[in-house]
Amino acid sequence: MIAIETLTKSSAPLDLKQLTPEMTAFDIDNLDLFYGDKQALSGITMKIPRNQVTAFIGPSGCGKSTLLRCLNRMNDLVDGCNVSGKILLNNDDIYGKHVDVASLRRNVGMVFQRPNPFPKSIYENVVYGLRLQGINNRRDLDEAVERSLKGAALWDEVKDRLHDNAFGLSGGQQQRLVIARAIAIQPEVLLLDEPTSALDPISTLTIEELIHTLKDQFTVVIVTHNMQQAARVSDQTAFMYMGELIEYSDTNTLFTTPAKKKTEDYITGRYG
Ligand SMILES: Nc1ncnc2c1ncn2[C@@H]1O[C@H](COP(=O)(O)OP(=O)(O)OP(=O)(O)O)[C@@H](O)[C@H]1O
Repeated sequence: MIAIETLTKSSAPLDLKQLTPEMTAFDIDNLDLFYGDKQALSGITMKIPRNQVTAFIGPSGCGKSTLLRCLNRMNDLVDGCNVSGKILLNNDDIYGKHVDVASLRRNVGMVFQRPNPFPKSIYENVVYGLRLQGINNRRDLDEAVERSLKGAALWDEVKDRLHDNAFGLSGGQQQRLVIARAIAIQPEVLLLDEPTSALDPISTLTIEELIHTLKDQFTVVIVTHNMQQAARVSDQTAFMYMGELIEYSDTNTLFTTPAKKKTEDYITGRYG
């Protein structure tokens, strides 16, 4: 049996079946996804609340990353990938014909497993997305750099070396820089795909603490292999198995009194 330590959550658990549209970031309805003729997601229906941390857990290959990548249409880049069903963000179908995918991805930022800073200075990494939007005013950029690096809990460590190359940072610092780069353009949602799996335990803890603070401003969705991490950082947890959503509830309930046998077997380490 794995001992799961859950952090005291700052707010009472939400009733995920009764979320109002105002409380809902993503409303996913009967989502199926195929890679060629292989079905990777089946009938996923769930609501992801705004300004909360939602974790996707489950054994390798169960579809966690695939579901995450649907939320900003990263799967569009995969040949032969076919999606049906609906995903609404703020009540608007993100797979609708009118949607500008580039602006969707600006609004729904993504951080990957391995830190991927650009071969540029710390400063230029943070302002990269702003420059792409044509913002070049020095004062605006300076403000965005300070705000974003503070938001990513990195400012104090780098404020005296903003013009040094980002590759001189440690792995954990690089990952926080990538988070700063993502939040600089003020998205609404941050998708984190196993953001600490390449990091040491101390850097992992720093990022977990950071995730807690991020939800004040952003809706956070995280994929993690690590059940303890899901228990520590998330408000609600979705357990997936073979492309299906088996159970979805507030994190404390899922880890302490799961409703389904499959969930219980997984969280008690019987498979995975
Ligand atoms: N680009 C792709 N082309 C074809 N099949 C894919 C592709 N990406 C994922 N799959 C398949 O879809 C299924 C779900 O994969 P996915 O990466 O979403 O699972 P996961 O739960 O995130 O796994 P892991 O924890 O190992 O990262 C797997 O069977 C995988 O092999």
